[in-house]
Amino acid sequence: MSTPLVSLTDAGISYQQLDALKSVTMHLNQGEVMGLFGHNGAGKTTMMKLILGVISPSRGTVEVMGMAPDSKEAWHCRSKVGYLPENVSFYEQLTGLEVLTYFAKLKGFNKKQAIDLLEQVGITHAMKRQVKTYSKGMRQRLGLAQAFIGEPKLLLLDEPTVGLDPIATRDFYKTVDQLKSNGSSVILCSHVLPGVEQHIDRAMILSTGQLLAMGTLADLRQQAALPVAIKPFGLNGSVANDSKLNGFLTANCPNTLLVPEQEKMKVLRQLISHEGLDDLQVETANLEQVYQHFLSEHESGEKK
Ligand SMILES: Nc1ncnc2c1ncn2[C@@H]1O[C@H](COP(=O)(O)OP(=O)(O)OP(=O)(O)O)[C@@H](O)[C@H]1O
Repeated sequence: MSTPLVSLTDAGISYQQLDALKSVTMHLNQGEVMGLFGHNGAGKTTMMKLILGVISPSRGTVEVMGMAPDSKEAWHCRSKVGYLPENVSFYEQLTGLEVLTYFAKLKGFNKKQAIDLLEQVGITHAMKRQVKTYSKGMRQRLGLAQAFIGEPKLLLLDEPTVGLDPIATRDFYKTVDQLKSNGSSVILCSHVLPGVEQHIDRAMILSTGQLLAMGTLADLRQQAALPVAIKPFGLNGSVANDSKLNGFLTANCPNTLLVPEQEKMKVLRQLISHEGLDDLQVETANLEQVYQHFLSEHESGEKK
């Protein structure tokens, strides 16, 4: 197996009494997209800053492209890393093109690439206007263009879709998919969970600096043991009279069976054997439900 692009081994950081990040171990492979999720103050930005080498771990180790990112030797790797901070801010007096050309040149790229990226994020029409005249979404697009300079090997994106309209959000995810297929690795942190799951390979869930869960959505669903919701149509109450099925009905959702994953096929076969079945809707837990599960499990554990 190839060496991971990013490795955190028992990495943590404390500020006085506060453990902003406890003891996190994670490896990010080349071409992998990791979603990083957690409530406000969970430690997401802190983890990104550790990977960037902007701050150093109080304990454990962080390696990026085989080096400690806060070391002197890591300087030449920095041009291979793209970062979108949570709150983008630019030189307000410069035009969008001037800002992006400046950042492109810092990374060793030229104005042509800046122009292409502005087109890619859909702000060519405004590139000769001062940034101070940009809307929030336009600033965010400029921030993304800045992060995409040089097709980085590693992209760290803190709340990338904040302020983007639906078309820009769709285009953003297209770019992420494309960068991934070209071998880039991405860590994407977001509070907006719907729409993210089809673009990430794995998810990490953090709470108060602690890693609660990490894995593919299928792994997390399995760990969480969340039921599959099966909604049959056309049976007119016969499920309630079927002793093999009625145990899966709940008072909260009278027309939906909540079935453990391992019993799903058995229940589906039983439903299909019923005459009159018109249709079936089968829903597995989505990222939002998985996220809620781990957080409430953690919160109830803390209260005990
Ligand atoms: N320089 C610092 N000094 C003291 N505490 C800090 C510092 N930086 C971060 N923290 C604390 O560390 C914790 C994690 O902060 P962090 O910014 O990583 O959270 P986050 O998950 O990115 O939150 P949000 O979703 O609100 O952006 C918070 O409690 C924050 O107050």
